[in-house]
Amino acid sequence: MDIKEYMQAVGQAARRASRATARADSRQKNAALMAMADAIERDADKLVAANRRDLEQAVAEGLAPAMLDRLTLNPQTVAGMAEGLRQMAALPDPVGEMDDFSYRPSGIQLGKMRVPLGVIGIIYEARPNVTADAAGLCLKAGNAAILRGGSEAFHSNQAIAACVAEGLAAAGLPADAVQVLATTDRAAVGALITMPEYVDVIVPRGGKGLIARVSAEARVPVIKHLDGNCHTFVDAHADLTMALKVCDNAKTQRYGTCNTMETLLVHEAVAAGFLPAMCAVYLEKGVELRGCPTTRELVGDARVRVATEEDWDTEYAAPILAIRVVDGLDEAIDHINTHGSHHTDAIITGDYANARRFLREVDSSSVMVNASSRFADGFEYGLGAEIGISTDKIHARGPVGLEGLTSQKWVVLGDGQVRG
Ligand SMILES: NC(=O)C1=CN([C@@H]2O[C@H](COP(=O)(O)OP(=O)(O)OC[C@H]3O[C@@H](n4cnc5c(N)ncnc54)[C@H](OP(=O)(O)O)[C@@H]3O)[C@@H](O)[C@H]2O)C=CC1
Ligand SMILES: N[C@@H](CCC(=O)OP(=O)(O)O)C(=O)O
Repeated sequence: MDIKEYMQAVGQAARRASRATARADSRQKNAALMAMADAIERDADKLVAANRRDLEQAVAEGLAPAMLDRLTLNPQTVAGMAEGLRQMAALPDPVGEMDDFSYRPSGIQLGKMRVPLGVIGIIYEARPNVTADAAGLCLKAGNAAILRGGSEAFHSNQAIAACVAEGLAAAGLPADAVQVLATTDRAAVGALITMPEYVDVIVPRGGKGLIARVSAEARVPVIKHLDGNCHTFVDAHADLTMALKVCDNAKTQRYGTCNTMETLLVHEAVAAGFLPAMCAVYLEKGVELRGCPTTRELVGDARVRVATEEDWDTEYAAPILAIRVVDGLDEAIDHINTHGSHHTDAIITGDYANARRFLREVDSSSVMVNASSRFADGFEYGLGAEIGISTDKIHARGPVGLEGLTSQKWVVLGDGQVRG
């Protein structure tokens, strides 16, 4: 396959289809979403079989358990994809919403209308449910989508793509409204991010390698969905029973997700009373611990390894946790803003002033008080689903749902007014 030619064709087709998706009314888009869900449910066995091919190869290639976890489809996760699409159909359609209308002294009436972005290119990890979520959200927001999932999920994604295409056809929408790339060649990513004539925005969901390439080469506006090096800071004024529960959840509820805690920071005033019990929980669950000298001394367990400078900058996406004792809120905030990835960070505290300072001064897309970083998620935030978690500051920040996939244009209503 000539990748350049192929991508030109994909881009042109997406641009054409985006006119139909922008025009489609809620009923037509919802009908497509419901038909996609029906096809996914009907083809559950096929999807699981395609996924098994991916899993067999991934196991042979030694993919880490947390990565296998997010690659895996089973009857429950397939049902979850279908349910997600049905929930999207039930969401209010943002396209065409008009608000902020007011009259100007000239007599014109001025307001804003919500409109699709156009063609959205999404590059994402080997997590097949993202294919259904991204297809559904882009369509509901009136966009055409070009999807490039992780190569380990290739067969799963092609099987899901067939269900998506069936749903589009059932509602009379063009098949090219959602195109899942039929190649794992990374040259296709290079082409996708350099076609401003066909693609309006790129969403790269992934780690540092992807982002280095996108930052160096993209000629299309980008909404970065980057790595999650997330922290929890247990303050001197924390309820330590609460801290134990929240920190356990933030690390161990799911190891491979971007909102999982990677570094635990503990105020020196409570470190002796908190860390031995907390570390016992982690060690019991098989989490490898890497601590600063104070942590190691307080815990007194040889299984706590020495943390290096590199650990503070690492997103493990695995059962590994770095732990550092800090001398107060300032040092905790400095650590997070220096080593974090501006994704999601939390403080556990009963001190109102410290909570407010943390919220204002930590430069991340979600900042939390007394809650697990695992909540940073479009569904948990009430957006219905998510394209991912934007670590960018412009256009959309944090979990991105339908609104983040649209923009607003000005609307002027007159009765023949002219400018004097
Ligand atoms: N903020 C968010 O919403 C999310 C962030 N993430 C982050 O993603 C990372 C984990 O996923 P992981 O699978 O390791 O991510 P990767 O960055 O390795 O892969 C993600 C996607 O990017 C592609 N890719 C990676 N490097 C390049 C390149 N140089 N050129 C072209 N394409 C490239 C991959 O393709 P290929 O298959 O060919 O490798 C894959 O499709 C973590 O850092 C996690 O936090 C994950 C999900 C959501
Ligand atoms: N927001 C989602 C996680 C998104 C995400 O992290 O994706 P991934 O890194 O592929 O597991 C959740 O909370 O489950």
